[in-house]
Amino acid sequence: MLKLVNPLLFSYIRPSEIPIRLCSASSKLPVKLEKLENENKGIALLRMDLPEKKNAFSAIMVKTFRKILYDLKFDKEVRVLILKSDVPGVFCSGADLKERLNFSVDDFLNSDTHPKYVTHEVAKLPFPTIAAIEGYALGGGLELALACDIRVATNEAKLGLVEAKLGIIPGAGGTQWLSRAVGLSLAKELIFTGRMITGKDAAEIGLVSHALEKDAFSKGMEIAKEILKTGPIAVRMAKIAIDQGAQMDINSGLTVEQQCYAQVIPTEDRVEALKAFSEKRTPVFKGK
Ligand SMILES: C[C@H](O)CC(=O)SCCNC(=O)CCNC(=O)[C@H](O)C(C)(C)COP(=O)(O)OP(=O)(O)OC[C@H]1O[C@@H](n2cnc3c(N)ncnc32)[C@H](O)[C@@H]1OP(=O)(O)O
Repeated sequence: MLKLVNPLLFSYIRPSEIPIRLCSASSKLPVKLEKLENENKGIALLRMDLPEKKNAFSAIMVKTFRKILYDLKFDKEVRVLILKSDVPGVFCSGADLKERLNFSVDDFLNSDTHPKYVTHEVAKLPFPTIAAIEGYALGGGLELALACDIRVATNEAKLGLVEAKLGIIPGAGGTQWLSRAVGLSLAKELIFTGRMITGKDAAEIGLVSHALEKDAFSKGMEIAKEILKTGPIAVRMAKIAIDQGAQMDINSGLTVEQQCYAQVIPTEDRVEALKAFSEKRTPVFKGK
């Protein structure tokens, strides 16, 4: 029998998002998705692991990322995603500068392995995303962190949109997301100079929310666990309201907020929270 497919799903898939087949299932993949279990169920980890290129966005890295992200955005089990590196001393070193040595102008502009296909998709994920930055986050690597909702770093981490030093500009979201995170003037100073700053300094200007002595990942987990206790639909709706509202004038933003508010009011979770309050217990949310 013909299986009917929701037409809305088609409108959500653009050609650039068509799933990519990875060459070899047995080869070691540079990004892995891990879904945590038991009391941490709902938390997923995206672990970058391409040590020989310091987690640069090589073609295989981007293809693997895109495949995982394609599946992830429809995954109803995932409540929070943490992006981290398994390579000591680096979060992500940005575009693959070696592969680019032989790129034509057309390759630069039209390659389907451009880092923007990762960062733009991360920014569109429907659940909260947290970047745990330890070591270098440079160029596209910082853009990846900027695509996330929340960033935490170690004091010693090194963050920079260094593209101008390479004769280019950030091309995976950096000019837009950095200025929204720290303001136009500071973003311009950082991008025009290509300066690297420490995680500690990044916390002072609001580029990351927390800077830790060590172990940014633990801080990311702490935040993720806090999010797990809240209403799943509420969090997704809050993300839409904040992200869409940020691109609008205040009255349009307030209208979007009302539309999202209207989505949470009819939910079972809303009723459960009120019941739990009067019964002096913790609510058990079902995401319904
Ligand atoms: C779309 C975006 O907007 C555009 C961009 O992202 S532009 C790219 C911006 N990124 C950069 O400029 C970072 C380049 N890398 C570096 O500066 C340094 O490698 C680093 C600070 C990350 C680490 O330094 P260090 O610890 O001394 O390691 P280093 O010896 O340089 O690197 C180890 C290996 O990783 C490779 N590597 C590091 N970053 C790489 C990158 N971005 N692309 C390809 N290979 C890279 C090095 O070439 C080296 O390989 P080798 O052993 O075969 O020579």
